[in-house]
Amino acid sequence: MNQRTRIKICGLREAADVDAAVEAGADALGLVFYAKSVRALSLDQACHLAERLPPFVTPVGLFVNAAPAEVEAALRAIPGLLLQFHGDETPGDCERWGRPYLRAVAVRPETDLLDCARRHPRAQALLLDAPVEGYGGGGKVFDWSLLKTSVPYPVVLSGGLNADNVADGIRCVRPWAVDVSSGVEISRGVKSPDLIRRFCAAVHAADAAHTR
Ligand SMILES: O=C(O)c1ccccc1NCC(=O)[C@H](O)[C@H](O)COP(=O)(O)O
Repeated sequence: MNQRTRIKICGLREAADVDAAVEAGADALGLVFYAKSVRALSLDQACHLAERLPPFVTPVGLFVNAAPAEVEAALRAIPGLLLQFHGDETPGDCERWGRPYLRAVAVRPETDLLDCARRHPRAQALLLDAPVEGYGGGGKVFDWSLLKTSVPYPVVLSGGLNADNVADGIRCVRPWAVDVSSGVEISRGVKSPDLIRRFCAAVHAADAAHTR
């Protein structure tokens, strides 16, 4: 089946970057609710960015060991928010909201993806990321050849992607979606509309080139 690769751009902070991502064909935009991140947003800032999204572009709220009240406030304030858990949350922490969510997994040689999938039966997807110092957004690629297990629902390929390597990632992993943050930044935490456009164009070109 020919299947286009969905695109998530993570860690947006500026309206111009949101608009560029939407125009370039992004399917989902990540809003970071983790105060220690250079990409962190207040709820107010996140609401203003989410209000710019047209139908069928999904706002994704990224949390790292957040207090339940913080998740609840974001769910109340941003209609259609998809949750992404990127910390040490248990399956119970992720599922208590009764809402679709993405579970980030740092892929190491010993990572058992099937076990992760079994522990998160209600996750929409596993978001496969590189192990980094801290929790994510580190711009590091993990060893894609570790992905020998197929999981019973979609995966999002993440970690160190950019316009130059995303086609290889799509060919090797055949993910449902790709996710990028550092690879569309001109300096840490500062997105570039031009790099966002280049990344999306590279995904579209990879899809056009591959029989999937
Ligand atoms: O973006 C952050 O600063 C961040 C902080 C803490 C946990 C996760 C974070 N980002 C998660 C993402 O979804 C990133 O897009 C993903 O880790 C890939 O990042 P990158 O390797 O920089 O493309």
